[in-house]
Amino acid sequence: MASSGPYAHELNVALLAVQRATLLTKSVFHSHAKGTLSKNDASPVTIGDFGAQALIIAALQHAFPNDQIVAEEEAKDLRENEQLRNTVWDLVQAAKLSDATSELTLGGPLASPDAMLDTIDKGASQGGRAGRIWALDPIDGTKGFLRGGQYAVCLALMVDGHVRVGVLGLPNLPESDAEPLVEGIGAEQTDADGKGVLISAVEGQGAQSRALTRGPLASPHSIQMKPLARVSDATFCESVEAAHSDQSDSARIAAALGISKPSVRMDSQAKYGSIARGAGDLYLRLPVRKDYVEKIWDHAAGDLIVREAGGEVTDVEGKRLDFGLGRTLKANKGVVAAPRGVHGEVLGVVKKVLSEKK
Ligand SMILES: Nc1ncnc2c1ncn2[C@@H]1O[C@H](COP(=O)(O)OS(=O)(=O)O)[C@@H](OP(=O)(O)O)[C@H]1O
Ligand SMILES: [Mg+2]
Ligand SMILES: [Mg+2]
Ligand SMILES: [Mg+2]
Repeated sequence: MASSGPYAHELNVALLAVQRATLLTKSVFHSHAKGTLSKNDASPVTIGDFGAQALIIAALQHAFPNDQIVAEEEAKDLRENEQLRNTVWDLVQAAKLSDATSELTLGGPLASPDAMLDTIDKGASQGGRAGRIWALDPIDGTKGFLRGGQYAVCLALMVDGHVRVGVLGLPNLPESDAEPLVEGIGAEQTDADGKGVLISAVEGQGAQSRALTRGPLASPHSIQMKPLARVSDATFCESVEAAHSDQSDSARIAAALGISKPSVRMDSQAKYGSIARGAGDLYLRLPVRKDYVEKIWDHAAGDLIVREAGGEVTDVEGKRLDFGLGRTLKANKGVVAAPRGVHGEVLGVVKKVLSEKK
């Protein structure tokens, strides 16, 4: 159900578009052939990433034809590989929501394989601080997706450099907020149809979660971060991939905060979604390489969702993430996300531990 108020239409379109694309990714997740390619930076991309990007951009272009889009993938590999292109085209054609009203909102099916390629390449905006720009990560945590772990379909609307709407499709998270945080997929194992959640936020309106469905959107409930009396009681999450976040620094920071529970390693923006609904408390992303610059699509939706659920999100120096500088977060290093009441204390320890390394 669409609510009223600022950005109600944007939220409704974003939720439906992410839901439809998440269903496409689920069909790939449960098949053996994921059509994996290696990109220039040696990171993987799959037919699921291409298909989800095509579907979401098509919906955005139908509903908001004047908006810009910053998306992770490009169609080059599909233009050069007919078989791969046909596989993605089959997936895109098969991904439909069950009700006609939702499909109408998203503009219905794509016209042709060529239109699909052009649509994927509409995500090449350079971003910036002016106007309405969507940030799209069609599959975040592609390595998790391939490993059978967590992944997320991530979409956010920025207006004049600030994130106003954020949606995460999280097909492998349990529907219940109360489910304990676990590495990989929990006991409530995903299936080809049900399970999974859509977590969303609109600036100034709080954060919500709802079950992922095939039809009209399920009704939402609001989510909040867990009240945390003492930081030493916290559960923190971090990347599975040690190349993405320094796991020995995070262990030192946890020890300095008096945290004895081991970290929960989880792929993708499922980390932001989990702490926003009180399954886990802190998310630390600690730079491994000095030259790596974070991408806006890896953080835009999660940043807003955590802040709207009662958290604070900064980089490791205490600066807010700046989404208005282009396709990357070039002014920021790493991420520290925590409940508002303890963020200052956590940040102080992060700064101290990282400065002792120098
Ligand atoms: N070196 C380095 N440092 C930091 N981050 C990097 C690095 N390399 C890649 N990436 C980005 O990490 C995204 C995956 O997110 P996570 O690290 O949270 O999950 S995971 O542990 O990798 O599964 C991943 O997003 P996807 O490509 O969408 O999967 C990358 O954009
Ligand atoms: Mg990638
Ligand atoms: Mg990503
Ligand atoms: Mg991705």
